[in-house]
Amino acid sequence: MELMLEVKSLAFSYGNRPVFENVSFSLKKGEIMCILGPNGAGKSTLIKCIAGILKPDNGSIYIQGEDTVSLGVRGIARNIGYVPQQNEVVFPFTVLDFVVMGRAPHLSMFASPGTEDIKLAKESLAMVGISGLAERPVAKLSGGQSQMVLIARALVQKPALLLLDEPTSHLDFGNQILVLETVQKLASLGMSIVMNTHMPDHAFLLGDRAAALSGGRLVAAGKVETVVTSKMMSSVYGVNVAIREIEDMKRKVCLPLRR
Ligand SMILES: Nc1ncnc2c1ncn2[C@@H]1O[C@H](COP(=O)(O)OP(=O)(O)OP(=O)(O)O)[C@@H](O)[C@H]1O
Repeated sequence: MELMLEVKSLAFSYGNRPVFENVSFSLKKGEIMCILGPNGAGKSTLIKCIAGILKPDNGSIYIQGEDTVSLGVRGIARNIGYVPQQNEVVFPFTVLDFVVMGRAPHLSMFASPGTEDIKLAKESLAMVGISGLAERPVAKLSGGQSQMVLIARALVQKPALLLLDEPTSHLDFGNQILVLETVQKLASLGMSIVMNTHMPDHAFLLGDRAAALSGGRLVAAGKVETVVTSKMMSSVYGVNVAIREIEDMKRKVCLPLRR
């Protein structure tokens, strides 16, 4: 299968404070990779490096074989959709206007969005099931609705790779399931996804693969089962997870999906 993302020996510091080093992993087309790790491990920083928002000290990132350095900021934005860890979305725009703004990387300088951009924005809203919110001011959305709008705004870029930074962390259970279902659907349509999460059970439900970041290193990477049950993970979270518990996790999280 075609390689979508390759991260090679990545290192990043804030000033003289190292966050991680020697981080390497790859992702194939249509795969979901969940990055696990405790608070402050560097998950958001890693995703921001891949999105081109932060410049790594060392290492390389390739999207479909192309070095992101040569793609440049606009090229990265055309290929990668980034959904930040959610803050309040308070802009004086409607949902449709806000999502149309996600087309910026595809527009020439100073050009206004055209009918095709608006069509794509409406398709993105439909894809995440929120067409009915198109004319709602973004400042008047619930947390769950805002999260879906942020995902729609990333999708309108038509990215090959979607980066999601803890998209379920502030949501109630029903909205967590909605987000997980949406992520699953996008992967089934061929999109590659990297998702930060604190929740090993969410990684199980979704992830083809997982990686665990801790103490400035990628301490485990591979199949979700292998990563979550690894000795490294038990030392990160202070608990041992057995395969039996994984089956329980899956059952618990999957039950609401059978409504
Ligand atoms: N802009 C910044 N300047 C300096 N240090 C920062 C900055 N942003 C984050 N850090 C520090 O870098 C480390 C990694 O932070 P990061 O937000 O990437 O971790 P995380 O794994 O995403 O955490 P969480 O799960 O709590 O969101 C933390 O120690 C944090 O305090």
